[in-house]
Amino acid sequence: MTDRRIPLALDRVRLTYPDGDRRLTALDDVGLRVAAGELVAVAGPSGSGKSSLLAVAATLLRPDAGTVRLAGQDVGVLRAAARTALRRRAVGIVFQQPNLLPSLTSVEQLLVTAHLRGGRRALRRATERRRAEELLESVGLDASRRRRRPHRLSGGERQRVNIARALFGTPQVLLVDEPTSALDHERGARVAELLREVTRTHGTATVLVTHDLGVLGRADRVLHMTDGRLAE
Ligand SMILES: Nc1ncnc2c1ncn2[C@@H]1O[C@H](COP(=O)(O)OP(=O)(O)OP(=O)(O)O)[C@@H](O)[C@H]1O
Repeated sequence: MTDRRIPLALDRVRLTYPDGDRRLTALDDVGLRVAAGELVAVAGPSGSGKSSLLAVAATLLRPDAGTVRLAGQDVGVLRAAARTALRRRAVGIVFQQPNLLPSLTSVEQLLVTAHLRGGRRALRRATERRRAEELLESVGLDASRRRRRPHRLSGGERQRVNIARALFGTPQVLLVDEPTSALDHERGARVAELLREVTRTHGTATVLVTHDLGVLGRADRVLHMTDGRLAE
């Protein structure tokens, strides 16, 4: 039975990569359930499998074994096109580096996503523009900064645009990779607080990979990844 309040559920997930004539196990029997409105942080040493976990949860990588349920759907039974559609509809991804397009203002960074998701019409719709403005305001970007291109924003502001962009498609699942690594302590703490806030207000099931103790302290649960195994 599908539990709609658990937008992300991984069960007995195993992922390997080719490694010469052997296979390297990146995820070893991983189980994870994240509820709507819950912020789960994943810590662990370099190479322990954290990015692999996010890639599998984002349906970017297919596990060798186990199941991934996203927004109530078993990802494993979907064809590639349906998987991509589900990812676009249900998942927001925040990478370490914001990867904003240099020629676009903050508002336009969000509208480009609408364009990709909803076709050309979405770009013209005044409602989309209004929603972009509101989201940027909600992540703490004032009106003048919403008109700026990324080179005129600080690192913390760029990360805020990145987060607003990930939220633009109203995802049920938010996957975040080291969001504060390029920021100083204070800016990092504010971005962590923001992620906690958006998880609550947007009701996303959020998984956040981080080494940052300040971020770990703001999570509802902290899990540790060691050699591909996930534990409390
Ligand atoms: N495309 C790949 N091909 C082969 N091996 C890979 C590939 N990607 C990752 N690995 C290996 O899988 C293991 C897990 O890697 P992963 O990137 O998930 O770890 P991580 O915890 O995110 O590391 P970091 O904190 O350094 O980003 C590592 O041993 C890594 O070398």
